[in-house]
Amino acid sequence: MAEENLTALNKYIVGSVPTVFYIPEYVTSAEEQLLLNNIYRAPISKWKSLKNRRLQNWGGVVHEKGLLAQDLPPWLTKVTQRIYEESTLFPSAINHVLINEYLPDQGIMPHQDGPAYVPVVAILSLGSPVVMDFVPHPSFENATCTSENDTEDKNSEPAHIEMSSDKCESKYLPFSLALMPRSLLIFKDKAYSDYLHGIKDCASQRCDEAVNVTNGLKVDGETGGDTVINRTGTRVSLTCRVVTKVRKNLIKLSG
Ligand SMILES: O=C(O)CCC(=O)C(=O)O
Ligand SMILES: [Fe+2]
Repeated sequence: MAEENLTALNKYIVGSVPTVFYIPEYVTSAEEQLLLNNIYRAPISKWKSLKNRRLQNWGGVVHEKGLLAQDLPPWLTKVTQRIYEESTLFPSAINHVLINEYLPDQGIMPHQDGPAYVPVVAILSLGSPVVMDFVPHPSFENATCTSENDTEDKNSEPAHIEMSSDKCESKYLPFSLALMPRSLLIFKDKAYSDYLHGIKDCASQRCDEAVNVTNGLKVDGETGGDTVINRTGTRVSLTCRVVTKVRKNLIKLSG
């Protein structure tokens, strides 16, 4: 069964860096709407505002010493359980979900996901499409090429290791992916450990060189031969991960 799943998943591999899976239309429009309804039904206090986006944290607080776990709500486990079972890439059920909301001119600076997580991430995209860029981790020696520098200020996301992407390693080439609504992106291996991923904070993003352009992708329009995604609406993403180190939420009662 697991073997069958892996074979099924292999057809969604995109690009040449191990290993990136892009599954178009992973959820239906109705499921997308249901998820968005639940996300926007959460109390305003559930949102944490960062400089360049808002986010909701589900599953508990990630600390260096582990996750102070809280159960995911059923509307989230419905999709995380499906991702867990169908991908067979996670060692245990997904127990942490970060929901990011981006306005058309918002993004996330190049970063690597923090060490608390198992090095596999599944990102479900809802709403407006966006381009995600992968650039080689700057810590590689023999850096010989230069990539576009994302000049966005650092934000205070504790579960991320963030760094500038001025230098990149020549044998690892940058690549990008067009993330269409309802698609599921999964990345692991080198794409997780040797690359930073980010989204530029501009409303118009080129995607003519995205590695998944032939993978069921439809984009808004073309300008002078360049395929461009015009971000006209809000994008909401669900970053689904596993934290293996889980701390018991001990409540000390006095008396
Ligand atoms: O919104 C996305 O697609 C990416 C989010 C992300 O990289 C993260 O939460 O670590
Ligand atoms: Fe990330």
